Amino acid sequence: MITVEEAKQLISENVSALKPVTLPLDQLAGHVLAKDIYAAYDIPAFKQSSMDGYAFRFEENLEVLTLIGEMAAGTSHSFEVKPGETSRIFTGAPLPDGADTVVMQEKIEKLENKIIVNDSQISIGTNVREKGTEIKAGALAMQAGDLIGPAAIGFLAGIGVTEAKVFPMPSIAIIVTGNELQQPGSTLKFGQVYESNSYSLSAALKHEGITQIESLWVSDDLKLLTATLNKALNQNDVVLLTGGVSVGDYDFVIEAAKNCGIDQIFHKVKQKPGKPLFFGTKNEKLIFGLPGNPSSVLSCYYNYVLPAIKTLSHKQNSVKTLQAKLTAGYQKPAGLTHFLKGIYKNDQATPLNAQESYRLSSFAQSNCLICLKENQQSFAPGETVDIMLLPH
Ligand SMILES: Nc1nc2c(c(=O)[nH]1)N[C@H]1C(S)=C(S)[C@@H](COP(=O)(O)OP(=O)(O)OC[C@H]3O[C@@H](n4cnc5c(N)ncnc54)[C@H](O)[C@@H]3O)O[C@H]1N2
Ligand code: MOO
Repeated sequence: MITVEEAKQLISENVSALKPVTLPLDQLAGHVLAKDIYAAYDIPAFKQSSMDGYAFRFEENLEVLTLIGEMAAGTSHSFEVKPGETSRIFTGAPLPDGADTVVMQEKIEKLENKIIVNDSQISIGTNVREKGTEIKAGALAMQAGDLIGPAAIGFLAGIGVTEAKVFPMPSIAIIVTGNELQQPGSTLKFGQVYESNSYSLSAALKHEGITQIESLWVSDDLKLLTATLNKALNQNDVVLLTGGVSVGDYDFVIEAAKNCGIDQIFHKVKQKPGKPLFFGTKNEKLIFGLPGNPSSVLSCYYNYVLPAIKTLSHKQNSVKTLQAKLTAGYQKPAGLTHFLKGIYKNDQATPLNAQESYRLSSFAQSNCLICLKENQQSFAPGETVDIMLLPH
């Protein structure tokens, strides 16, 4: 059995970013750029007003101007403003030819067709957005490696970009195994349990912006599981299986993986929960066999699956590890790293009750996993431990 650190190392050695794709602007959010973007145009594309007011050609001591026309936002015509003349202008409108300055309408007095400028602060260029001041044609707009957030989407739209080359999000199949599983909403018969793993996993994946997710259920049958796994592998970048990865007579994941030509990278990690975790690859595809207990599934997801998925999309791991002081002591046997569901607040971590891997009630309340070292048995109150902050 390998250690948690060895398992994480093996995954990172076997995962690299997916091949970049070109996506349209409205699908770029949440992706990392794979190629630099250069501006095609000067933006603003013309000299424009940043205020509602009056545009004129600035000259010292020029206070009375003659109104000769109007420039509204979106106008396609222009005219010339000579010294001593002015044009009514609105925010975003092009300056008329010859004008270089705008006075806000709050800072003038109007007498018929004359404008008196009452602005002691005004100087040449006041309230004017010069052409190309946001970006110049040919300049670097965004760099490969930049994460595209909402502001970046707006920026790219604003400079006329319609598509970009990015690292894609993986498509992911979730295969839940187990004859006992029933859908929430049905009445449980003796021996049945509600299926929850596909729900927690797909919620976690959607939280990452992943949209191509399919959930499949397979009974405990090697042939069926092999066929479903094969199909899922053909159609997806990642396959997450839950259950059937341990040593029971109806645990077929390891054998099905072999049947599908998956290379086993590891099976079983010195950890609780999630000891029977399986990880394999087939060409560039990743296969995680997550131990069926609902809490083991999520604990393995945050420790192993999420970092791998982030790497596929060329992103940083979003689970931050930091240190905190335990508010209570804890005892465990040596030999396995324990991940306790906990609450992190004010630099302190409190382990919750209900740590058993079949239970999710504590996970549902937690905001961190407290990592207790493999070979340490006793943890004192106030002792500093590593914690993983869970994305919320
Ligand atoms: N003799 C041994 N038995 C077990 C060992 C072991 O080392 N020796 N390891 C235990 C540990 S630790 C875990 S974790 C489980 C993992 O077993 P499997 O991955 O084979 O999972 P299953 O047996 O199929 O299910 C375990 C548990 O989880 C429930 N489950 C499964 N899928 C779902 C689902 N989609 N939604 C809700 N609940 C689910 C299932 O009913 C079982 O109760 O093995 C231990 N045994
Ligand atoms: O490792 Mo299992 O997930 O403890 O029950």
